[in-house]
Amino acid sequence: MTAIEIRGLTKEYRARRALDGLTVTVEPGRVTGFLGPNGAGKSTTLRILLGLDRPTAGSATFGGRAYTALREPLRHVGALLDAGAAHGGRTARDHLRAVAAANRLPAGRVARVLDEVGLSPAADRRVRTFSLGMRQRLGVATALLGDPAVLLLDEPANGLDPEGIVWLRRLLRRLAAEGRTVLVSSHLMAETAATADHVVVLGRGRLLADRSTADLVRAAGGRRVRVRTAEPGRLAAALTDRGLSWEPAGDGWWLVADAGAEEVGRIAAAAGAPVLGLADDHPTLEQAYLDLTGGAAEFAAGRTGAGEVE
Ligand SMILES: Nc1ncnc2c1ncn2[C@@H]1O[C@H](COP(=O)(O)OP(=O)(O)OP(=O)(O)O)[C@@H](O)[C@H]1O
Repeated sequence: MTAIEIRGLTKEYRARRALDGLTVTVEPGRVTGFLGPNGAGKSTTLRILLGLDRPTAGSATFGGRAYTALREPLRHVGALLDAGAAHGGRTARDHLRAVAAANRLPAGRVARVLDEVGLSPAADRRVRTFSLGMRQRLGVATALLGDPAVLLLDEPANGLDPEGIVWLRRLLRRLAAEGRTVLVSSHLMAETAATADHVVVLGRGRLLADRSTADLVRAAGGRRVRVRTAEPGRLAAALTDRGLSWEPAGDGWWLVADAGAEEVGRIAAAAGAPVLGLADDHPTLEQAYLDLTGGAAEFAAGRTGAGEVE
C-alpha cells in the first residue's frame, strides 16, 4: 500500500505559477478523481510526480520516495500521460515487449496486460492503425505492465466508446479494491462521480477540495424539487403563499428551492394545479464542481481580464 504525498508543491514557469503550495495525500485502496479547470495544474502535478518536470519548491513522493529514487519504477508506479506515446510502426505486442525488456519486467506480463485491456485480438497490429480508444487501452496496458501499487492516469476515458468507459470504470474500481492507489484526472463529471470514491480538486494551482465524492456532492445543494404543472399560475400563487421560491428549469419545468417532492405535491393538489412531473432533484458532482471552481477557471467564456492572452 503506497500513498502519494504531495507537500508544498510549487511550480513556476517564468511569470506563471502553475502550482502554488499544493499539499495533499492520495490514499491507497480507492479511486481518487483529480479535477480542475483547464490550466489548474493537474498535468503539471502528474509530470512532477513522474520526475518529468522539477518543482520550484516542495516535494511529491510515493511512500516517501521520489519517483527518480525508485529502483525499477514501473514496478511501483504505472502512468498514462499521453496515449500517443507508443511508436506507430510497432505492433501493440512489440511495444509492450520493448517496455518490459527496458524495465526488466517479465515478458509474460505482456500477454496478461493485453488480455486485461481487451487488446489481445489486435496485439499484432501496428499501433498507427489503432483508434484513439485502442491507443488509450494500450496506454493503460503499459501502465499496468509492472503490476504497480500506484496508477496515475491522465484522462484515460478520452476516446473510449460507452462500452470502453464501462470497462475502464470496472477496471479502476477493481485496481483500487486490490489496495492500489489510483489517481485519475478527468473533465467528465458524471463518469468521475460513477468511478471515484474521493476527489481532489485544483483551481489555479491550489487545492480547492480533498474529500469524498459523496460528501462534496451532498454539500453542493440544498433540497430542491423539480416540478411541471398544467396550471403554472395556480402553482406559483400557492408556492408564494407558503414562502417558497422557484426558478424555471426549461421545458416547462421549475425548480423549487428548500422543499421536498411530497410537500410540493400536496401544495399543487390543494391549489388544483395538476402535476405533470415531480421529483426530488439531487445535486450532481458537476454542480458541486462548478460551484467550487466558479472563480478558479483560468479560461472562461464571456469573462474579460481573467485569463492571460499568450
Ligand atoms: N511547459 C510550460 N511552460 C509554460 N507554462 C506551462 C507549461 N506547462 C504548463 N504551463 C502552465 O501551467 C498551468 C497549469 O497547466 P497544466 O497543464 O498543469 O493544467 P491542467 O490542469 O493539466 O489543464 P488541462 O485540464 O487543460 O489539461 C497553465 O497555466 C499552463 O499554461
